[in-house]
Amino acid sequence: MDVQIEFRNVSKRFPTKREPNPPYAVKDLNIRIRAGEVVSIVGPSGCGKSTLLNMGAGLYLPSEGEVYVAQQRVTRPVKQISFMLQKDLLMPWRTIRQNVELGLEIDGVARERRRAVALELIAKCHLVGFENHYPYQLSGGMRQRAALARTLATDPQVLLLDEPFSALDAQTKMVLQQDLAQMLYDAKKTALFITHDLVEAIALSDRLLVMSHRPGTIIEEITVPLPHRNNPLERRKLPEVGPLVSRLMELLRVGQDGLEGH
Ligand SMILES: Nc1ncnc2c1ncn2[C@@H]1O[C@H](COP(=O)(O)OP(=O)(O)OP(=O)(O)O)[C@@H](O)[C@H]1O
Repeated sequence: MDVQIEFRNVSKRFPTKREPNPPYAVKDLNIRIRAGEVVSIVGPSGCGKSTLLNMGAGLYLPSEGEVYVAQQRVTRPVKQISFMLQKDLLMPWRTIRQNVELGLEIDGVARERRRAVALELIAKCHLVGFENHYPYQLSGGMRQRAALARTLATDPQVLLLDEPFSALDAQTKMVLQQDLAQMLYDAKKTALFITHDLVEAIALSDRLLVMSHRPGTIIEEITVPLPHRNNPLERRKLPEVGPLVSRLMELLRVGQDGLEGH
């Protein structure tokens, strides 16, 4: 098995001067994600999903255990991993093309090449005609498309996606999911995806990891036994989706613990 992302016995807590031994935010995470796999993490609010992803990106160091990407231990942000967040973080003073080129510019890629890569991704992300617009001139969905193009521009092996579509309306979200799923599939990227939207998790993923309340740990792993990973619009329509949502709701105790933690 070609493991691309691995968490080995990872725990994390956030000590402060006043509280040097606080409770763990996440505990005993053991995760193995194969090259080309898309895995979603679902769990109650505050269970440590973002903490997990930040450790994958090398932005947080585990308190215990190790994270590996492509068999290399992750101790700081590295080039083969790209991160995409709910906020698009586009630079307002740069055009869409210049925003997409940012990572390549930092890597010292020549101007012509940068431009060619950016324009190809802008086309794939359906933003042709908006290359020279500024972020404020675009809708929320278009801005997230631009953020996706920027995330893909450096051709990372691994994408870490922290609720990238949660601020979008339901229909825009479905269209962007479709584009993302096709791009991940065509380019055989490995992705770890955080979402609160259970249908989104099922529609996009090969596998689901369910986390518990704090300290967050993986309580269940579910392989999504459905076709159309590259076509979430079709997958959503399958009759098996409903029972999978019910199973996740049960595991997450949605509606059983009052509103706390949801
Ligand atoms: N930099 C930090 N310093 C201190 N505590 C932190 C830090 N980052 C996260 N935490 C704590 O870790 C716990 C998990 O937070 P995290 O944001 O990872 O959860 P989450 O599952 O992503 O939440 P949500 O679903 O609401 O976005 C929380 O109790 C949070 O306060």
